[in-house]
Amino acid sequence: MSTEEVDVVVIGLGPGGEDAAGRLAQAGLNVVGVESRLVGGECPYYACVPTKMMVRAAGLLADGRRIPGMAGQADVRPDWTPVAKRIRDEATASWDDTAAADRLTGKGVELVRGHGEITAPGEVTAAGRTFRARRGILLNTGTSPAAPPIDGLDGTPYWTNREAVQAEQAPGSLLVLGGGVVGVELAQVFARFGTRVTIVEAGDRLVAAEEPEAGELLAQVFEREGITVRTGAKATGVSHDDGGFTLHTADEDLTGDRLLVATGRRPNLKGLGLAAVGLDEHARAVEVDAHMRAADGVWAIGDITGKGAFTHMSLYEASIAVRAILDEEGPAASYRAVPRVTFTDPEIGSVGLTEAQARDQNLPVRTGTTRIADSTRGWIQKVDNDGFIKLVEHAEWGTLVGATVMGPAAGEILALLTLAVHAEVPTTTLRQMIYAYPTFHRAVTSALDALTAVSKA
Ligand SMILES: Cc1cc2nc3c(=O)[nH]c(=O)nc-3n(C[C@H](O)[C@H](O)[C@H](O)COP(=O)(O)OP(=O)(O)OC[C@H]3O[C@@H](n4cnc5c(N)ncnc54)[C@H](O)[C@@H]3O)c2cc1C
Ligand SMILES: NC(=O)c1ccc[n+]([C@@H]2O[C@H](COP(=O)([O-])OP(=O)(O)OC[C@H]3O[C@@H](n4cnc5c(N)ncnc54)[C@H](O)[C@@H]3O)[C@@H](O)[C@H]2O)c1
Repeated sequence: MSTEEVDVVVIGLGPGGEDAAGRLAQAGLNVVGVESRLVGGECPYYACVPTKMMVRAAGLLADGRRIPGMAGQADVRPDWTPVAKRIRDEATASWDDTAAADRLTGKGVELVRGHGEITAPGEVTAAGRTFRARRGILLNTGTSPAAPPIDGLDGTPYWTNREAVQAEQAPGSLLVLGGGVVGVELAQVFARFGTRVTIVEAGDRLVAAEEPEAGELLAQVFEREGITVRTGAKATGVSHDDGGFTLHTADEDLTGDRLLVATGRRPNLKGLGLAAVGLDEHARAVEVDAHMRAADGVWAIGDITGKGAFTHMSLYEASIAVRAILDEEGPAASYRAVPRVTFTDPEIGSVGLTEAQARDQNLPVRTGTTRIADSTRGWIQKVDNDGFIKLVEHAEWGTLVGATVMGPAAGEILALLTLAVHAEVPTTTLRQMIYAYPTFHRAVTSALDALTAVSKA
């Protein structure tokens, strides 16, 4: 088999890999992009985009149900058909990536469909062809849903996010295993479409990566919406028959027509040939330096770097890797101000460190919290005004190292706090700023007022 000489081989075309391959080709390099499934990765076909279409539809139903007592009467009758159709037609073209593939090849990238494997330093084999990458190899292989080793689970037709977004109907009842981001977003969506939903979370709260206040409030909102939340509940077994699923826990048996397993992800490193470049395919993540370099002539970006499994991180790291591969100067990666938004209602937006993370780092921490309902806009909002803003300040530097906003439009309000953490804006400057009245973001002023001296942990 002859070896084909190219400049760069990108293995895995998630959001970052697709973007990087296109940019490198447009910079004049000879680029091969290897993709085993769909160009664009998880986000456009099974994750961010279709799930946010679901969230949008579910939000409309919730708004309709908020009309009585506020604006008249509404007869809200959910129908999943337009949601399924929108995901099929507008988001995913029936899970066909022709448009994305054409866009990529239009930029000059050669698309090779198949599983890519590093077969020697600087060498990638895919679809029976071998490429020698003169400049290097860029890895963007992402993650796959990970199912826990629970008795009886294997071999049952359980859902992961991939099946959930392809649902043609909202099920009558749904068990959700895992109360992380995937679990809570999808639980609320289906509940609002009339599905009886039970969440089973092994940890002691929902969305454990967030401030504890967020998980506690979300559980309250969910219970109010009729979602059953079981925390500290470990599944000991699963059974499945024509009637659906039964999830056995130490305390009870829970039933559902469908079971969504949302217990985290595993990086797609197996069979990638990492050993050929001195890396470990069994690792939780590919270690990278501040310019995304994982080994000599190998760069890695996206979920597999373990720096935050979000599309914006994949794209951020792609831009750094592109510069490095092109030998251009540029800032090193910084993870101080990574924003994240959980698209529940209320939304949970956060940036930087939680209070616990800041204390674990032994930082001198001050926190300030305010309730959205106590702000003028929150009071005007009346229904659907659950939420809070929590600021985490480095008491000596006088800058924010983290912040959480939970409430209506939290992901948008977060932008202001992301800027503050990113640019290390002194809290004195934030206090001097003028905040439009009566906005939700004006509640930041009350959180700033509430920053109180707390000694080192
Ligand atoms: C349900 C859900 C909702 C989400 N919602 C959001 C959201 O709202 N906002 C957000 O920022 N993030 C969200 N995420 C996370 C987001 O989807 C990922 O962070 C994002 O897709 C970036 O991943 P990535 O770049 O690492 O690659 P991925 O998107 O995982 O793509 C990797 C690609 O590599 C391919 N591949 C793997 N191995 C090989 C190989 N050996 N050879 C060839 N190809 C290979 C795969 O087929 C895949 O196409 C969500 C995730 C889930 C599961
Ligand atoms: N809006 C967004 O940006 C968005 C949305 C969805 C996913 N994502 C990304 O995808 C990643 C993966 O999301 P996820 O929800 O799959 O994982 P996760 O790690 O966020 O949550 C998994 C949850 O499952 C629980 N769990 C694990 N094993 C269990 C068991 N046996 N029984 C019961 N509970 C169990 C864990 O305690 C945890 O709370 C997220 O961390 C995030 O980076 C982002």
